[in-house]
Amino acid sequence: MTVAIKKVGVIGSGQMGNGIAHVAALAGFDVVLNDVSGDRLKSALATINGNLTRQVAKKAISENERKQALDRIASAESIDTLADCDLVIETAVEKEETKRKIFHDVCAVLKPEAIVATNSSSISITRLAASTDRPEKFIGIHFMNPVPAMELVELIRGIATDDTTFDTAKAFVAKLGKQVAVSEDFPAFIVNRILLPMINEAIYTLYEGVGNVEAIDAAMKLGAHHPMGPLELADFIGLDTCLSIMQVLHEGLADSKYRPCPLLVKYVEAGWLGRKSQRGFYDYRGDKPIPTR
Ligand SMILES: CC(=O)CC(=O)SCCNC(=O)CCNC(=O)[C@H](O)C(C)(C)COP(=O)(O)OP(=O)(O)OC[C@H]1O[C@@H](n2cnc3c(N)ncnc32)[C@H](O)[C@@H]1OP(=O)(O)O
Ligand SMILES: NC(=O)C1=CN([C@@H]2O[C@H](COP(=O)(O)OP(=O)(O)OC[C@H]3O[C@@H](n4cnc5c(N)ncnc54)[C@H](OP(=O)(O)O)[C@@H]3O)[C@@H](O)[C@H]2O)C=CC1
Repeated sequence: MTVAIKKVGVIGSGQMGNGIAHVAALAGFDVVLNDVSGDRLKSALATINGNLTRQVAKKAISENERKQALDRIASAESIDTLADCDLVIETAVEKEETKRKIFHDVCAVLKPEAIVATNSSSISITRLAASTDRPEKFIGIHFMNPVPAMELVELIRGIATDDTTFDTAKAFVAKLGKQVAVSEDFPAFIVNRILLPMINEAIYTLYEGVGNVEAIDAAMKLGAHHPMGPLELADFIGLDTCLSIMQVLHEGLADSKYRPCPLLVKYVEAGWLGRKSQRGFYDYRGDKPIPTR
């Protein structure tokens, strides 16, 4: 059994939030995009418009579809604006305390039957669900970056997630035109359990001087046909997010093979978070990215 979803709230308007709002609006859902920062909301709407315009140029959608999708997205700095949403997807920073606070605030205004989801990359769905007033209506809906281009969404049930919530989330993902992979609720789920140790190993390879940034990325692009090199991809994901995921793996599985590379820690401590801060394993402030090591 599924419940009808008409209005979707998206909390956090960073790179994932704007992508989720984009694909949900294009699929015909009314969307409320929420963020603590008004400037972030403005730049998210500009990014969505830019990505929709590129889709028009590529003839993937019509000009009318672009306009209708944009009209379906309302932006709001207050969480109260999400009160009449049928589904809320939290996609703020990968910090458990921030997410818990958001769930506390949003559940206080939502109708009791609304479904609450997280786009967390790694954190236990069962533990996040237990911090809400509705663990049975809580689920992990984990999109991949960039959301408009990636086909996959992972669905992760917490221990209490009921069948209606799971079936409704599955139907929602299908309406977005994406494929589902179901993952058990283990640290970092499937994609990041495999991908992030590979990225962390690439950073160790750099740290130990086996190769420089350019050599490591070229090796994996040309030698293993990856669309992006692992360091380029780390910058794209965000080095803060990469570190948080490695910490969840390290703590959650208690195995030293998941130890975050000290160089990753150093970059995050420097505020070099990758593309979003203009500097990471590459410096993006000039015309073209320049390796920083
Ligand atoms: C951390 C987590 O929790 C989970 C994760 O997401 S892990 C990260 C997973 N993502 C990846 O591994 C991405 C790896 N990279 C790629 O697949 C490719 O480099 C890429 C899809 C990003 C770009 O591909 P490309 O061939 O170089 O570029 P391009 O041809 O311009 O774009 C391909 C498509 O992506 C879209 N796209 C590219 N960048 C985009 C962006 N930043 N935002 C939205 N759409 C984007 C383009 O519009 C294009 O769409 P169409 O196919 O509909 O025309
Ligand atoms: N990056 C990736 O490749 C992927 C990330 N994810 C997950 O998605 C989530 C978001 O990641 P991403 O979009 O990359 O991160 P970003 O840093 O790009 O965006 C996070 C956004 O959330 C905002 N925010 C912070 N606190 C709150 C709050 N209390 N209420 C509302 N908004 C808030 C931030 O605002 P401000 O900057 O002002 O603090 C920022 O705009 C994380 O859980 C991440 O693990 C999932 C799949 C892929």
